[in-house]
Amino acid sequence: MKKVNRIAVVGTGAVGTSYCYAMINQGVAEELVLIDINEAKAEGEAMDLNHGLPFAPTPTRVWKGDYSDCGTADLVVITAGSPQKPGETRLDLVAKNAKIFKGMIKSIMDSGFNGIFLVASNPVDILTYVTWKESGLPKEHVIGSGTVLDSARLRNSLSAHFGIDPRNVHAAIIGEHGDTELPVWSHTTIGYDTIESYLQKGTIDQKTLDDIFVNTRDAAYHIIERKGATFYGIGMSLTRITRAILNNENSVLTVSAFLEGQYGNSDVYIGVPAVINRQGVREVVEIELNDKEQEQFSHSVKVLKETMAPVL
Ligand SMILES: NC(=O)C1=CN([C@@H]2O[C@H](COP(=O)(O)OP(=O)(O)OC[C@H]3O[C@@H](n4cnc5c(N)ncnc54)[C@H](O)[C@@H]3O)[C@@H](O)[C@H]2O)C=CC1
Ligand SMILES: CC(=O)C(=O)O
Repeated sequence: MKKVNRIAVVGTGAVGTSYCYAMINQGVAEELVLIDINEAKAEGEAMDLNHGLPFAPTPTRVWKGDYSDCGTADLVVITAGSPQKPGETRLDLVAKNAKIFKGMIKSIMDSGFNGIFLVASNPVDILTYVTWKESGLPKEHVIGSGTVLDSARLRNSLSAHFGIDPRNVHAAIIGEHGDTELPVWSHTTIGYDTIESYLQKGTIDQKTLDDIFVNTRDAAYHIIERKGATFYGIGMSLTRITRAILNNENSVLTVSAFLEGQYGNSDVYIGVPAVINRQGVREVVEIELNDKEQEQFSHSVKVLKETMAPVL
């Protein structure tokens, strides 16, 4: 009999439950185990999600579990930890969330887990590194959501400007999922035409592009000011990464992946294009950056390393 896909979701707050909701509605997994330090919350969320199953495209078994359920999981998705308060940066969360992670990863590994980790909690690049270090799993089996959400935000804004379906907008944000991230304009295409060509034709100007990037970079702050948290966008981004893994898609997504010399940097998890399949990160895709992009990328690495050093 075919083995069922089991996904354990650790952290059933706004992000974890938005992910579960998207997963059920897209019919991606056969089993979703919900785990949270607040057991009543995990149980209540499992009950509520179960009541939607008659309307889902495929069956999913959903229940409140504990760390022992991770032992046979294919994927453990971590969304536990503190979110930003208005005015806080993602990096401000590093000390408290790294501490939570160290205990949590140990409990997951004690279950015998030997699958793939997908991390979303912030600061995501640093917590992905902590997950890799603490778990002892191969680097390919530890993935952060990285700048998948930021790239989606950028594609959405460009789509609105050009009146082109976002699925035909190829644009990437790389670097830290945070204030030092950068757009890769040199590799952006909209309906097969390059940004450079649109700039020459006057369909867009540099100031508008700069504004689109700043709005993308700061989108989380704008949403947190208005509704206190972001969760639907990341829920769907995590679902997209999960599909790439479970369906062995070899999709290129800007996840947080471990660098070993790519982009001139090593020993860091950071948002870069990578091929994602059933093995996790098959390879980091090294696109040619222009001098400004390379400089901004290396600055982003430096900020991550400086922030990470005290918590490792
Ligand atoms: N990577 C990305 O693009 C995004 C990341 N996030 C991050 O996701 C994280 C979660 O955000 P929300 O869901 O809004 O927060 P939330 O406060 O709604 O949920 C967090 C959950 O984690 C649980 N938790 C805390 N400590 C735990 C532990 N030791 N073991 C198990 N569960 C524990 C809490 O009980 C709570 O249910 C935050 O760090 C936030 O910054 C949020 C949006 C986007
Ligand atoms: C909170 C966060 O990381 C985001 O929405 O991008």
